[in-house]
Amino acid sequence: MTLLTVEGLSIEAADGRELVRGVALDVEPGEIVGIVGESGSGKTMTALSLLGLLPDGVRAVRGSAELGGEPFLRDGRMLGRPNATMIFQNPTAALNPTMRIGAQLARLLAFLDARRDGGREGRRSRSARRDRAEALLDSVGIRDPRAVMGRYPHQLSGGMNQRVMIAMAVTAGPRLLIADEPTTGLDVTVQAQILELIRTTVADRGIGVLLVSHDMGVIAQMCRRIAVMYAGQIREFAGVDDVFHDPEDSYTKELLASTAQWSREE
Ligand SMILES: Nc1ncnc2c1ncn2[C@@H]1O[C@H](COP(=O)(O)OP(=O)(O)OP(=O)(O)O)[C@@H](O)[C@H]1O
Repeated sequence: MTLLTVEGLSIEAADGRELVRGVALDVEPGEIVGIVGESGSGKTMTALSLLGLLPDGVRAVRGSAELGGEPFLRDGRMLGRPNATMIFQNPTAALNPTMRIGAQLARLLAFLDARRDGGREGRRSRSARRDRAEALLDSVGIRDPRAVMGRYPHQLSGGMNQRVMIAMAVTAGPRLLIADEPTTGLDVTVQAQILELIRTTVADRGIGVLLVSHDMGVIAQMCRRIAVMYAGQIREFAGVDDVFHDPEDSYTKELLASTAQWSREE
């Protein structure tokens, strides 16, 4: 069964400017679907709207969406919070700078415990949570979890912080992960490691992913299908091979030509 279905999504700014128009896409369980397009084409607004996280003044005005067969957006209005989560570019900024990594993980685990236990706190001990936090960091390839738990985000590399973010994102058991430029700004080797971590994490758990990127190389490597956005609209939504080798849309052709030019210049 299809995991995520989005239909006719339109988003407007406070001044009535249409930022996204008629977006439709779908994601299968365990599938990574890419959204590409130049800066300002509406990739991030599309992603944020699915989590009900649009900035002030920006709102979805039309469209429906469901996750795992459960509708969570109808006529542009959120009906509830989908079981989905997001990771961003610049993970160091996404973490709390004033708390050690271990404390941030413990707080999240305590919150998830309390939610599962219907608000009753203190059922599980702190040391058990610390063990779970360590196991979580271990599961995202952090070799010395105990040392990392004692550090603040600014004491860790961007790649390490993104591993922490991925651990935090998946621990609640989301069905959908939205990854918005998750490796932009990381050096090439670390980028490859983080992409591999996303790939294995979602495959192991059967999570669907929407991967937002302006980097065609990343998209080609990670996705089976991609949506090409331009000026708020999806111009083409097809298999990666079709889009790369036999694009139908004039904008996609331009995007590919400019990408080929950049790679030749590098
Ligand atoms: N808070 C806001 N209020 C009004 N318009 C906004 C706001 N944030 C972004 N926009 C506009 O929404 C449009 C889509 O932006 P969006 O961030 O989704 O593009 P993007 O494709 O993700 O670009 P980038 O790759 O640069 O992140 C742009 O025209 C942008 O100027």
